[in-house]
Amino acid sequence: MQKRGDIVAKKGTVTAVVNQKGGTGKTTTCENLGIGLAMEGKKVLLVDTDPQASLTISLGYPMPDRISPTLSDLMKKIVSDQPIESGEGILHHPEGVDLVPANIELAGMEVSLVNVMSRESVLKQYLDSVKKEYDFILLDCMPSLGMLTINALTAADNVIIPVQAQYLPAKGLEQLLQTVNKVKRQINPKLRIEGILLTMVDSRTNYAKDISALIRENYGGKLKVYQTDIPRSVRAEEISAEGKSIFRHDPKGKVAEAYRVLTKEVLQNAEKRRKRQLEQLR
Ligand SMILES: Nc1ncnc2c1ncn2[C@@H]1O[C@H](COP(=O)(O)OP(=O)(O)OP(=O)(O)O)[C@@H](O)[C@H]1O
Repeated sequence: MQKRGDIVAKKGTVTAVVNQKGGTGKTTTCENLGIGLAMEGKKVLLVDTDPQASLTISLGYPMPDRISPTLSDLMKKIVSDQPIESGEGILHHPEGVDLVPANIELAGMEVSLVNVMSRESVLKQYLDSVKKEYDFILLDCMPSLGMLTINALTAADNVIIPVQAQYLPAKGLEQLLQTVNKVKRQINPKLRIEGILLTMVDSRTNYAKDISALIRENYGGKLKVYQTDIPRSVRAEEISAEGKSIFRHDPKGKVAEAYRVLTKEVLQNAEKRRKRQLEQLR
């Protein structure tokens, strides 16, 4: 149950950007929505929860294996009850976001969680200690429904699901929704699906609209599809090698514009939710 003080103080909203299918635009969305929110004056922490470290690399740290400490070190400290110093392991990106980086050691960490007490909530315990510093915390999830993704869902208030429009994975989506619902029932009752984001849309033809309609038909209005969808563009593909956001790489392009509009939509939804929660507490 959220407390009034938390809502008024806008204690950091944690969003897991998740889809167990690979290459659906999770990392690109985390990076550009995160930087979009920072450009709107919000304090943002991005957390790379994927041992592939795509988010870390994409933000301009091309050799994540040389970074220390990373998320796996912080999680190890939580597991062994060691103190974490303020700001420890948090990098400050020139575009105004903070980053907890990852590297391949996180894969070993995931395996070792099997023997840990409260293994689903190690990430949550870490984030609870830094949450008050941020308005938004975005978690870039790995393409699997393993223990790191369960940790992300346990720590999250809500979930954004990027879906590559032309490969609507009806079955995959079903499995993901089941996992989200299971975590919600068993561990994290406040978890909500914020919305499905259509990514790499080839053109604003009827196709994207058909997919949105199909999702609504199949999931009976329970799942919101963001009004904004992200167009496909080679300029978006280039950013991971550039180490900067689409706003710096191609500020006037269609993908930058789409992430700008998505940022506004996310902020409006957050504000509506905040008002609703405050009304409920009256
Ligand atoms: N709007 C876009 N237009 C064109 N290419 C894109 C777009 N968004 C992402 N890509 C490219 O698609 C690929 C997958 O994107 P991304 O890494 O964001 O997906 P992901 O879901 O995080 O992948 P993984 O599951 O491997 O973590 C990358 O090569 C990325 O550069």
